[in-house]
Amino acid sequence: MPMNPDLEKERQGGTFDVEQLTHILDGGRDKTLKRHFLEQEVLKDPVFRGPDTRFLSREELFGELLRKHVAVIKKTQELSIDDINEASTIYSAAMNNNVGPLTLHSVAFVAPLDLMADDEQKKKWLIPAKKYEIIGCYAQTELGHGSFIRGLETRADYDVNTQQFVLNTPTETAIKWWVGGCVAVGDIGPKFGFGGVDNGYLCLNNVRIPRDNLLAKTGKVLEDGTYVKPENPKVVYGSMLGIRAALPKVGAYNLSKAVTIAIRYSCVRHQSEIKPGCGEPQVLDYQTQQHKLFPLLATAYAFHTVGVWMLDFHSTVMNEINEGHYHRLAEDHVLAAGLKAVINWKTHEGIEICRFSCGGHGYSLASSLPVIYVNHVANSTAEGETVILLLQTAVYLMKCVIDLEQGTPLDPSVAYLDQSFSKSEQWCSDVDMHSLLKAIQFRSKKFTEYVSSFVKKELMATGNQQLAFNKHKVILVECAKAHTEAVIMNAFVTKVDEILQSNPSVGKVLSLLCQIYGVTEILAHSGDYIQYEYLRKIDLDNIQDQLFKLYTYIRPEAVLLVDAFDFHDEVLKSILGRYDGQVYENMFKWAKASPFNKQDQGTFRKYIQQLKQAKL
Ligand SMILES: CCCCCCCCCCCCCCC/C=C/C(=O)SCCNC(=O)CCNC(=O)[C@H](O)C(C)(C)COP(=O)(O)OP(=O)(O)OC[C@H]1O[C@@H](n2cnc3c(N)ncnc32)[C@H](O)[C@@H]1OP(=O)(O)O
Ligand SMILES: Cc1cc2nc3c(=O)[nH]c(=O)nc-3n(C[C@H](O)[C@H](O)[C@H](O)COP(=O)(O)OP(=O)(O)OC[C@H]3O[C@@H](n4cnc5c(N)ncnc54)[C@H](O)[C@@H]3O)c2cc1C
Repeated sequence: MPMNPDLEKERQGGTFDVEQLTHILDGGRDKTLKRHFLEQEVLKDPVFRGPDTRFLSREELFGELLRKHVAVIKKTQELSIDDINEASTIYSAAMNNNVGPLTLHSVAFVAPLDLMADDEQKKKWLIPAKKYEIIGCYAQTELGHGSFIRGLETRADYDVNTQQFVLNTPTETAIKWWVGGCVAVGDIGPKFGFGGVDNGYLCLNNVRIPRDNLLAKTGKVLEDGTYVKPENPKVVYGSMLGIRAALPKVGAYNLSKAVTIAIRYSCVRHQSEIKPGCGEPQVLDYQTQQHKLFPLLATAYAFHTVGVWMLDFHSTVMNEINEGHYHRLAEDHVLAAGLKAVINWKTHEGIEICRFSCGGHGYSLASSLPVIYVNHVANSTAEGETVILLLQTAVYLMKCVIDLEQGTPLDPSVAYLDQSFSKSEQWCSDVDMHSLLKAIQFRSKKFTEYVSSFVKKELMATGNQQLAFNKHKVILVECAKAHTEAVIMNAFVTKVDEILQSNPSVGKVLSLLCQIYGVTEILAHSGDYIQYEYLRKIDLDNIQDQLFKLYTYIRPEAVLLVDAFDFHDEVLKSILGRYDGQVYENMFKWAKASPFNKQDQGTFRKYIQQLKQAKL
């Protein structure tokens, strides 16, 4: 199909090599080539062809995705893939923006076995689980409790005579609920999204399991019922750490899809007039459209950068824990908590903005933006609700303030809290990314000190930490967000500095995005910078001018920057986001193919007849 002339023109501009940026995003040219190979292994294999999942009912969707997910597993085994990124490539190429039915087995059942099973148990369960010879799920949440784990009601009573645990969900609120990939007991019914996953309920009534079913690498129960505590009790929470550490990159992936669709479509879509008589401009030439999409484009790159960094950090910490070193578990937990919370929340807001920026066609499943949205938005609740996780980060920051007062060294990711920040020089309208980073770190430091002073005062008054925290939860959450933004901006600046050395032209365009991310973050909290007397009104006016100027620099690069995400059309599955920009013809073809247009609308005639017969 010929290339849409608008997109063809967009691709003649630009100042950097798109392919080199794709290689950087993938982690090197070889990884890009391997990703292309794996995608083709799926896209050319007829077993992965099937009905357009956007036209399917919940039951049909589940069946089709289960069929495909089994094919994904076979393909992954056939190609002897064990790298999680490569496995995810095969999975994403097949799932058409859905979450597959066996995802929880991979991300929530295998991980705890890896982390908490002893060698014997690994042989018995982990090896067959990795081969899908046993399929598992993660049944923690109950009808009455999800966030408050210490409030869970399920019982496991030890029967010393039979060396068994007797499992019971003694009350209705104890029924296990939301259990992804939970088979045989029951599905909790239709949901907002996640149609490909059978989130189930599980009632336990005197279910007996052998003593050695308790994963024993961390804690164990001896034959006489004595409980041997794990060296570090918090490691039992570790099974929730893996998914949280991965979800920032999942957020980046989903936001990258949404901005690819919105930016390509905004170049194809012509609407209204700027200069009368000069034809309808591309909607991406409107400053308001740029103001919607360019900060999100910058955010997608920022989130990808910090998502890769978080996964590396987490894997290092897990290796340390496997060797018995727990000193970085707390930092890993609060980084994963903060990044998972902030990134997934801003991602679902961003996907919605992308959908709105495509007008009516964004509301059609032909765009796939609604599919990406309803499947992504769960990530702000699942695996730790947003506020719950931000509070974890906030409590850690309050401890950092005490550590600072006591001269205890801080973890590297919060070292900036010990730095002194002088009020910024007068800013003009081309503030560099390092100055923007300093400002964002300054705000986080000041906010942490400010919140800590309130919590301390409350603690003095009540002597109760939970009460003190509960009275200031709103500003504690804001404090955790401010810190997390400092972590994101630091990762982005660090990566862009590195790329400026290795590939100056790519680095330059990414530094523009980094400035857009930083300026947008500062303008979103401009009042704090005035209140803390770090910036003046003139500074804020200047960076507002800078932002609009940055948009003009990014405009000619925008399509190339989303091309660099390198989504194959069959993976993106969006008519608005097609690489060739042939939207209208394919929208019409897709609509005509809808089963709704094929069904004999007998019902229509039947009921309208009634109206006529009723002689209204
Ligand atoms: C081939 C594969 C392809 C895959 C493709 C990828 C596609 C992916 C698509 C998306 C998939 C997403 C799937 C989602 C599935 C969802 C699953 C679930 O939802 S499972 C259930 C999740 N539930 C939760 O997260 C519950 C949240 N609540 C808690 O974690 C706890 O209740 C709490 C931490 C909020 C409170 O704990 P509590 O003990 O009550 O009190 P404290 O806050 O004092 O914590 C005690 C202590 O522990 C430390 N801590 C807490 N959590 C952790 C942790 N996780 N790791 C390490 N340490 C932890 C905390 O800091 C405290 O420390 P202290 O020093 O004492 O202060
Ligand atoms: C798509 C999806 C898949 C899931 N898959 C699984 C799975 O496979 N296995 C599993 O075990 N679970 C699963 N879950 C459940 C998930 O882990 C819980 O929904 C999540 O932990 C939130 O708990 P909750 O639903 O009890 O919400 P609640 O904790 O009841 O939250 C309700 C509100 O109360 C607020 N709140 C609660 N506690 C506090 C507090 N201390 N301070 C301030 N505010 C508070 C929250 O911020 C929120 O606004 C899944 C959920 C979803 C949506």
